[in-house]
Amino acid sequence: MIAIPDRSPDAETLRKVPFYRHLYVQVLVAIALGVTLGAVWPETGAALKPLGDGFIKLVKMVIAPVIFLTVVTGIAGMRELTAVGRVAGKAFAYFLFFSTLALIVGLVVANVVQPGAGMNVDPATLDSKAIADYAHKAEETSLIAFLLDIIPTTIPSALTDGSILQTLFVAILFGISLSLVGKPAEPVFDFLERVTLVVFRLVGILMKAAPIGAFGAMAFTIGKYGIASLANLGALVATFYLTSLIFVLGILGAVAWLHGFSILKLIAYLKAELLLVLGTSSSEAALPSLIGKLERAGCDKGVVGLVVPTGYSFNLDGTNIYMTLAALFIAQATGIDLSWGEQAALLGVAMLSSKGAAGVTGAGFITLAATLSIVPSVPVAGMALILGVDRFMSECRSLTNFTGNAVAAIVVARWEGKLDRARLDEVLNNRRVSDAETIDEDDALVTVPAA
Ligand SMILES: O=C(O)C[C@H](O)C(=O)O
Repeated sequence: MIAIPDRSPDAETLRKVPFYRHLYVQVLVAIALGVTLGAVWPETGAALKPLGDGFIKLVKMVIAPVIFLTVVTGIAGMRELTAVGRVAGKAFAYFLFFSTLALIVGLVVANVVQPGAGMNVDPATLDSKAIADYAHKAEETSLIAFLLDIIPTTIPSALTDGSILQTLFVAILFGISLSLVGKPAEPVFDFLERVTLVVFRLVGILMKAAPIGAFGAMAFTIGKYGIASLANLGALVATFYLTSLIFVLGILGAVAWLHGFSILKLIAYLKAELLLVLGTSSSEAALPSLIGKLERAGCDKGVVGLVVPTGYSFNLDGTNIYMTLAALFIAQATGIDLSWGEQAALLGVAMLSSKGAAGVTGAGFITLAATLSIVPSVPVAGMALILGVDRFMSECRSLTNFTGNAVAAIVVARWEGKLDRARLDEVLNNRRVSDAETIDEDDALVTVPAA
């Protein structure tokens, strides 16, 4: 196994770095500029969409290699192969529990707060054409099609088509094969570890463009949808943000505390990524960076490689809270009184359909369309009501999804005995700081996993 140099700066070095060279400061300033520009010159703001899209494309370009290399080298580095099945089993148990809990939280909050009550909207007056496209896309995502889609046409196509689950599938098989071949395959393993160095260095370079992406995406959001659009559906948006905040700080916070780390410190450690997710409204925008940072925080490479990419399909806490909350909001706004049985049916369908969601902007909306097309009690046309604020809802979905997956990876690593506690403490308590992507060209390596 090659030794990967640990080049993270210590706290002393970092203190000498001017504040404006930290990535999170740059992204924060970019978001503020984007909001201002979108509010003052909406047309110019809306026209800046390509900046955000371009950055997302840059990140998507490296997602498949990052997942492939992390999973292959992670699995091949695990001493026993049964560990792969064990990690997967633990991850799925975690995903099932917390994503179901998120759906229940959305359902309970909607019943208590009743954000859509008293709106008296007649579903027949809604523009059902506006969501026909979403409903159509949703129809294409049946369970069987979703499962079959995990198998790629060819091994290389898994890496070139940009599908996270296909890449993961091929990487797991390749990692297991590499491990079974053993000694004769060691040069392949060493080679892949060296390629990992290069790819993470590339990620570091790409992240320098994050402020531009966040600026363009934010200017577009505010320019196109306007802050005013929030006012009409303020109760729904505010309920969703508050519920997600309570979920993250309360539920995930308790999980973190039980496992010996602080959710607030984790959030502080991942602040640059979270701001980027907020700006681009896509949790995938920070996926490669999350993988690198979790490894640097002492989580085993194999565990991170297995948990994070699968979590991006199966553990979307924000999307799940949104699904039940938004479905009940539509029912309340259109005057439909759902019985407990109908709510239970909604929950059951959402449990399945939410598993096909993704970390790209708008994915949660399509997943909701899929759910409502199956559940007869809530009209799909009612989604036209919330289409205008979806971008703002998407931001909250992605932030919650991202945090949920970061917590899941640390917890599963701990369950598996593959968490370096001392390192996690060091990193979260700022004694070793790896949030220094912008210090200089060389320090782009900070996202490289520790040896
Ligand atoms: O990015 C995500 O995790 C979710 C996405 O933004 C969405 O709109 O559902």
